[in-house]
Amino acid sequence: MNIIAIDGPAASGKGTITSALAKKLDGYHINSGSIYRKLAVLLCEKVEVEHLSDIAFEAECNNLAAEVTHDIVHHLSEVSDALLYTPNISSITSKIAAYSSIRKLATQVQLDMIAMYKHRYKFLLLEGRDAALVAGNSCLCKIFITASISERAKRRVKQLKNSKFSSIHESILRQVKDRDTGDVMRILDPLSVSEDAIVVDSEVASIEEIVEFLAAFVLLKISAFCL
Ligand SMILES: Nc1ncnc2c1ncn2[C@@H]1O[C@H](COP(=O)(O)OP(=O)(O)OP(=O)(O)O)[C@@H](O)[C@H]1O
Ligand SMILES: Nc1ccn([C@@H]2O[C@H](COP(=O)(O)O)[C@@H](O)[C@H]2O)c(=O)n1
Repeated sequence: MNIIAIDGPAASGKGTITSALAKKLDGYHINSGSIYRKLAVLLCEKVEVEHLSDIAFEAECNNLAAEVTHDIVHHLSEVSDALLYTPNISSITSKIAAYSSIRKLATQVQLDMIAMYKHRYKFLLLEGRDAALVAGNSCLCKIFITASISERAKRRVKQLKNSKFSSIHESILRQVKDRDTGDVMRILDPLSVSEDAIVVDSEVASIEEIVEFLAAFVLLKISAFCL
């Protein structure tokens, strides 16, 4: 099985690059961010989280994780994508991602998906904040996509421009900084660069050039394994 782990901070371009790379390699893209986001949607369907204390919020996360045990992949596939990228769900997602019950559940979903798709696809591309950790030793290669915070905020503003959500540069910059802080400072599985990862600065080349480069890198890795 060939797992490619792709990590990186918010708006670094990892989702766009992973999706294009999966297409190019005929692989399957597992987007772990959307798993966390769907868990946030399920939590919001169950309880009004806005006024909960931190202790009550954590207890609700634990309850959710205890309830969603059977056929989790199927359960999450039924959650609609409609709300996943709203600012409210984005911020609740970052909050729930700090709790161990939620992280265990999301990791289990990723491992179940790997087991489910590994015989159907030559490559599985696991994208997120801790993909290198989840994939562990079974990884063919680890990639970390990055870009400066100002560039990432600029990209997010552009993405939001045509939506009904706020796209004021200062407020987006603050949101990106807050997500970076939450992801990097989290006690459990914080975002970090694995020592054996290749780091790609997505500011120095176009999406197409990066995808070309990464596809060549992956195929080189495969041929090195076959020697
Ligand atoms: N050179 C580049 N490489 C990758 N993405 C780029 C590049 N230039 C512009 N972008 C754009 O940056 C935006 C952010 O990318 P994307 O949504 O893939 O980031 P992400 O890292 O998956 O973010 P998040 O984790 O917050 O979901 C996209 O609109 C993408 O088209
Ligand atoms: N492996 C992961 C993936 C995501 N998270 C958390 O979810 C948030 C949303 O992720 P997106 O990639 O969809 O933007 C992200 O900010 C993280 O807090 C995670 O912890 N681990």
